[in-house]
Amino acid sequence: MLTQVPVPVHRPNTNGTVTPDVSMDIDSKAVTPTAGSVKTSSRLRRGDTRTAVIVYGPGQEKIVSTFADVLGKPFQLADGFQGIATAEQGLVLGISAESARVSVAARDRKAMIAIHAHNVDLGMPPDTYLSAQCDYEFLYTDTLFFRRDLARFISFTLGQVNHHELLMEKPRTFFISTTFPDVRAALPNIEVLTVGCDAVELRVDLLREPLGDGTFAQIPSLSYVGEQIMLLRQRTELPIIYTTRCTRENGRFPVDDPNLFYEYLYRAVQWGVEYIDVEVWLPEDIRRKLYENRGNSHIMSAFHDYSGTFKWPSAYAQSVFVESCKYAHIVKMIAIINDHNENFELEYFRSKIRAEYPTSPPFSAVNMGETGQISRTFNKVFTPITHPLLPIIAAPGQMSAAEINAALASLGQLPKSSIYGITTSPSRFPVPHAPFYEKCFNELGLPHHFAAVERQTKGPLSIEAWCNQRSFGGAYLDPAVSFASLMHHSTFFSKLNNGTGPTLTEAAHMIGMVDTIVVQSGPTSSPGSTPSSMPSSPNRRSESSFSPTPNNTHGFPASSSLLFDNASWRGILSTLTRDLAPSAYFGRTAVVLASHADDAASALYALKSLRVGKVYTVGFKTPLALAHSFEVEPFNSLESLQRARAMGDDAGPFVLVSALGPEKSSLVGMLVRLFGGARGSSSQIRKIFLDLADGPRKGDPGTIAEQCGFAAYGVADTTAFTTAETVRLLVGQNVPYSFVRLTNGKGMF
Ligand SMILES: O=C1C[C@@](O)(C(=O)O)C[C@@H](O)[C@@H]1O
Repeated sequence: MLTQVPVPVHRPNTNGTVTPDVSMDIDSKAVTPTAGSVKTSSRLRRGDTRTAVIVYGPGQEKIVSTFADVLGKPFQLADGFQGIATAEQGLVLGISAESARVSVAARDRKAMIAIHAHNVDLGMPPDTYLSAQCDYEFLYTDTLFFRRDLARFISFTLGQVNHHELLMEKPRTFFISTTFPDVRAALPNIEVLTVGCDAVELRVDLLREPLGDGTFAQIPSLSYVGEQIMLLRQRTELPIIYTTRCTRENGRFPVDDPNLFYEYLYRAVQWGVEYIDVEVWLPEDIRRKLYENRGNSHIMSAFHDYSGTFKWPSAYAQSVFVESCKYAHIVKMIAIINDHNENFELEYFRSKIRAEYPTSPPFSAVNMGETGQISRTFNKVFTPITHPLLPIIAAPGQMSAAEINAALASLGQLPKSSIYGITTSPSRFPVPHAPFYEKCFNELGLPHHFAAVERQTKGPLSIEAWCNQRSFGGAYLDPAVSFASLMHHSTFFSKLNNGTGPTLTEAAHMIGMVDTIVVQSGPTSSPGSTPSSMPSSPNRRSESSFSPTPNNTHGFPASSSLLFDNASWRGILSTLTRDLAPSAYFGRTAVVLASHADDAASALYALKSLRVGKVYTVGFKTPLALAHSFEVEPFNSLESLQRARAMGDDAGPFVLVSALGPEKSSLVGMLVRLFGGARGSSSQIRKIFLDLADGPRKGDPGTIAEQCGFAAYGVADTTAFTTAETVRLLVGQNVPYSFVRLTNGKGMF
């Protein structure tokens, strides 16, 4: 009998080479969370530190400079792979495809990582020898979206970001199985299609490549698939699941050709696809080889049984599970059942394997067909979903996110909650938030209510009155409120958690400002875990209907607790890393401007998570909790400014963040000019400017920054990312950044 699950050992990481995996996340290094606080983590890593060598096509040298820009490094063109050593680590190197062909096979794989960049507009397929020889392949077109796609590709393939860890901490995750024959059909609606999704599955086997004579290829060519992946990735920030479902399991890939699976699946690793679906029937050597050469992709083992004879309470089911665990980060098992009771058998199986194999990979299992639908509401890990806008469902019985949530609500698993936007004055919002939240709840089939309410700015804050209700489901605070003011004279907050008070995330603790109040059911999470963001649970049943005014007669249940968090720093972090790899900031210098430490703290925490080395401050005193995160130097004289300005690119300011109000825009513009025109700077490295000012102003520092060679971002970007994060914290659902931008009427990007 098989009982011992071999837990995946983390074997060589990036296409055969073990590289140092230094964590960039100094949250984990420096601070001991206070009692009652939970750790926050950006999950950023320094990743692969080998020299990035970009192989470019004829006339395509420019792509090398774009790679360099994204990595925040200078670049050079080289004649070939020979002679490249680790000394070049500070550079991005470019080699023409023609020269690369001669030397790529003999390169020193420990010293460099070879990326084949191919402009799809020049024709497909790319040079097949280079595709096969290089570690990774980046397919691009000259579009608006390409830079963002490149940042995502390089951050992922170099191992600097890790979606998987964050996703597996969510109480529930969904992925949409797209069934389009051509992904282009999905793109106009991609924002709406992916609301509530944590990943998008591309059913490669369902793609239909036209052959020009009115017929379609039996299976799509790699070049067609590569282009489809590129198109999808340019338009969604969600991780992609790459699936080649076989003919025996309701797919179109030939079950009699396992090597074909290897060829297609390994190419997906080279394209930097986040999740690779590997069917468990494939010969073990193929599954092992894929697992060993997975780069930074995660393997999702897949098993489908369409026979109608599969039984969850069987030795066979257990042996499939055990076999699946061997080479997987997620195990997926899906079967056709005949009787409703088999859903409960699946739940028993789920709890049994959790108890017997506690260290096994996360388990995703559902039953197919109408009889199996309830199991799709029980499953919590990567539940496959559909959407009414898809041409066909990917499997019998598939449901949409809205249908699953509605079913959970009717089963009492998702009680109706009141969610508040607590502001100081409605005019702060250029765009009203209530319609946005209502739209989200509607799209997601959530039963919650949202209300924007005003709090007092003087005297007692009265925030606790909104929280102390039975139906309270969480709130965001705009502007954020300091933890000290929230607790001041608040008997309600101090009495929570048997008198220990609300739980603070590490971010909220260090920033000192709270902008999100999350309801947690049951006992408080222990430090070390991230906050559970499931807003509701069976023990938080709410009979009370939505109340636009605080209703203290049915107070906040003693069995629940509150978590104080800060979402703004993540909004800032996501903005800073939208077009840049996180490592671009590593050890660099920043300038932060604010009139008060409270306004600067979220930005400082984001810079800390990016491991910025030094921060020059203007207009505020660095909060004590953050002062040890980097070297701090206040600009307190003209001389100190001049000194910083005179530094070369490595030590001089790389990123400027202004949290000053719009009335100070001329001062901000002046500083931007000063550092944009820094003496001794090589024009190769593009600096970053982020303006957090909101509202009308005279002169736009962002425009000045762009004229001075910065890449400039504004508060609209940060707000959209922060809103997406807030929704995730409050209702546990993922809403894409592009959906937030679209719904707020600002155009998509
Ligand atoms: O593995 C799965 C699950 C699925 O078969 C379902 O039952 O929903 C749908 C497929 O697209 C996906 O690859």
